[in-house]
Amino acid sequence: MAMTMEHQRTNQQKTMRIEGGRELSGTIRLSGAKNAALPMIAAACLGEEPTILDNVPIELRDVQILIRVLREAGAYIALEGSSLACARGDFPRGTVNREASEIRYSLLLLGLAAAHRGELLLPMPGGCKIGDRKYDLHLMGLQRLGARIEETEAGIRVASEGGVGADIEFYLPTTSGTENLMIAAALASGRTTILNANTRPEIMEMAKLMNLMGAKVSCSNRVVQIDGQSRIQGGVRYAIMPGWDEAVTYIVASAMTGGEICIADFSLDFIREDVRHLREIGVDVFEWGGAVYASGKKQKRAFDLFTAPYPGINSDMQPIFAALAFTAAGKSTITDLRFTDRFRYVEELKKFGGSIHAFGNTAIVEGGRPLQGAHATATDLRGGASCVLAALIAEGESIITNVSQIERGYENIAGKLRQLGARIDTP
Ligand SMILES: CC(=O)N[C@H]1[C@@H](OP(=O)(O)OP(=O)(O)OC[C@H]2O[C@@H](n3ccc(=O)[nH]c3=O)[C@H](O)[C@@H]2O)O[C@H](CO)[C@@H](O)[C@@H]1O
Ligand SMILES: C=C(OP(=O)(O)O)C(=O)O
Repeated sequence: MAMTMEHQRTNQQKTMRIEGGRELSGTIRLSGAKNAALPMIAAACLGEEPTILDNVPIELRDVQILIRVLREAGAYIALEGSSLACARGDFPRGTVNREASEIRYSLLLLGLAAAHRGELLLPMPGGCKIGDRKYDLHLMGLQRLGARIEETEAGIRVASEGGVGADIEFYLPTTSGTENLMIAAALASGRTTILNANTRPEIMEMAKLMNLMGAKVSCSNRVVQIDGQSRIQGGVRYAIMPGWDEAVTYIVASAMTGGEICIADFSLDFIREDVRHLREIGVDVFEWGGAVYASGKKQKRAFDLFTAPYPGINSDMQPIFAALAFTAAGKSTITDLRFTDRFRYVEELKKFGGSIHAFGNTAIVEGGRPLQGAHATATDLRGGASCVLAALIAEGESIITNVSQIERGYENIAGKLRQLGARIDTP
């Protein structure tokens, strides 16, 4: 316990110092996507034999926590470089580490325990503090598959003696809810159909992995169908997709400074809507020879943007676009239709002298004015990244605190920005 508190103190103290005003140009390589890695690590634990996941963003705090939590609950996970070997081991056994409360994706242990006909008490999940993060659809779906669920002060208890496939309709396309039920249904008897499921690229990738492992999953627009198997062999190898969220963030970072960037081994496939907006704003983005290029030399235009499930703009990118709006003369609006309170970072961005105000689920930015260096706190992962972006164009030095929030999702962000020419260190 003392160790944990010490650990938390150190994380909160971690800071980043940025000297703004440098043009960011050059080439970078992306890490594996956090939001693909987390569900795929859980899904790989459906298998009897170790499945090797390559390109895992292993330095990310959320990934490390999920690994520790799964291991402690009995899963077999071995690490070699940025590859992970994952199998069921004797999951679920023992208790679930309290660290599970620091991340949202510990929720997937519920589906995994139901799939493996076990019982598990999960401490309340966490994740970014961005408003209501409900999980009623997870619990409803697991119950429809035959699991018993009990919510207590200590957490969520799941127990299953074996699932039975069902037709399940979501009132909105939850990402983690879809993933949780795909995992739970993979070892249930019969067919499960999830209607109004989320079928974003991370989920299509997870379905591909599961099929290679011996599951039977089909995903198309908003419908996921799972034919339960009595056993999932595993024992395959699969690479985590590149972090498209990182790609958009670094394109925006470079564009804000008037730079030009090349993202190696990447395509526009997963970011078409982001690119449509970037082009309208005045950022040139194109794909050539297996890489993506972006130029931020032109003047930026103010814009209106709202978030939506894929193929819309992911809510994760709204704080990134909010920072970009500082470089566009005029009034831009950013509306988050996915989360109820994802504008805590706005108060931090104001510290740079930027004109940004949030009302309900909308932020309004008056761009085109210079920013000054400031002391700001990373309120959450993407909000923290937006402060880094503001600091990159601000005059003078900025200090960002609570950097561990940013490290939950951006692997080696300081190193990657330095490679593009930023003056940034983590004292
Ligand atoms: C690790 C990961 O991949 N996290 C992503 C995932 O989070 P996560 O899976 O948590 O997001 P969801 O899609 O579940 O949540 C979106 C909205 O649906 C609501 N909801 C969700 C579940 C439910 O049972 N009932 C309900 O009402 C939530 O309160 C929220 O307002 O998708 C989000 C939306 O694209 C992204 O911002 C997160 O980065
Ligand atoms: C909100 C995010 O993550 P999580 O769902 O893990 O909190 C994110 O990646 O921006």
